[in-house]
Amino acid sequence: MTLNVLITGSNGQLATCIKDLERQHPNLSFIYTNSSQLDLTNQEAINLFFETNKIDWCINCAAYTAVDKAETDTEKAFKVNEQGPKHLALACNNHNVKLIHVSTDFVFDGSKSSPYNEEDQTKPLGVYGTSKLQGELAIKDVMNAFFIVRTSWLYSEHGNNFMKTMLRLAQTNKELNIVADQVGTPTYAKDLAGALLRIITSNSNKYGVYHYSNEGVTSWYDFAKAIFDISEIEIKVNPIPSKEFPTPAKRPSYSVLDKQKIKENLNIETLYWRERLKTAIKNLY
Ligand SMILES: NC(=O)C1=CN([C@@H]2O[C@H](COP(=O)(O)OP(=O)(O)OC[C@H]3O[C@@H](n4cnc5c(N)ncnc54)[C@H](OP(=O)(O)O)[C@@H]3O)[C@@H](O)[C@H]2O)C=CC1
Ligand SMILES: Cc1cn([C@H]2C[C@H](O)[C@@H](COP(=O)(O)OP(=O)(O)O[C@H]3O[C@@H](C)C(=O)[C@@H](O)[C@H]3O)O2)c(=O)[nH]c1=O
Ligand SMILES: [Mg+2]
Repeated sequence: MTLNVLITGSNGQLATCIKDLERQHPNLSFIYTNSSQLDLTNQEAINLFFETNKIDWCINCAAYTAVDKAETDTEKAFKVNEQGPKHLALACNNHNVKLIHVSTDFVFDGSKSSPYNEEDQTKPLGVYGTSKLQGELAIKDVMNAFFIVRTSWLYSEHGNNFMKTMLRLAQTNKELNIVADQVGTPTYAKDLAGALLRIITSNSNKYGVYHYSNEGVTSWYDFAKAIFDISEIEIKVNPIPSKEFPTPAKRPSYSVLDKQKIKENLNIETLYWRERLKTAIKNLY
């Protein structure tokens, strides 16, 4: 049986990674919609879309992801990250569509020093994290058949991300200063894409909130060093404290996610971040 899967935000990084994996899933038929074809903030458009298309699953890859810009573009961030998932959840609920929604490690304040599990208290530090948390709550409010997958530090050969920023900055800078006191786990977006598709093909009804990232722990500084080491780029990278790199949004100092639940309930494996970075860099060139 073929399952119809709606992908929102199809021009973004994660959606493009899903496209890359399409061939591995002959039993899934994908409907890709970008922000002009299906605007999540437009409830009528969403309702109409669900009425006129036969959909079994929806993976919501659409979001407002500009963490610093969200601090001033607050209304837009909430429209996309809170109202958007709410509109989708209502339509999914009305049409018996299962929803996979992607959320973020930035729902946590970083005050822990051991990996965050799904039950840990949320306390976002900025507008982006707050709007993403509100999106989670809106989904939980209106439906049951959802998977909310929180992930962290996505990068890939597609879209905008830290890996590509570093490689770009290395072309015009002899030296870079990178924060060393924010610790988390980079995640190859293609691995997340694979995990999300596995949720669909496993046909599990163990709905709820899950944490997924690559394995291991690092800082943005060490991540940058690894990007340059693997790419064989010689550049001086200086570790700095966050206070020497002021940004509009405050970010958690620790946001490693505990992946036990997704491994046990959904049989999804997690791979070590540095190995996945090697693969991503190979795929980039
Ligand atoms: N990137 C990261 O490091 C992390 C991301 N996440 C989460 O993962 C998910 C995917 O992120 P990623 O692929 O990197 O993000 P991107 O920013 O690459 O993609 C998001 C897409 O959403 C689209 N979009 C924005 N507003 C709307 C709207 N109103 N209606 C429909 N589409 C819209 C954007 O389109 P347009 O450009 O046209 O506005 C863009 O193509 C998001 O939920 C994000 O919060 C979680 C942890 C880390
Ligand atoms: C470019 C640059 C950044 N930094 C710092 C700023 C910041 O603290 C850290 C990462 O920078 P970025 O702006 O690329 O990362 P940011 O966009 O904040 O990444 C976050 O995006 C959202 C969408 C998420 O959900 C999170 O999981 C996380 O991936 O590196 C430096 O220290 N030096 C630099 O030269
Ligand atoms: Mg960013």
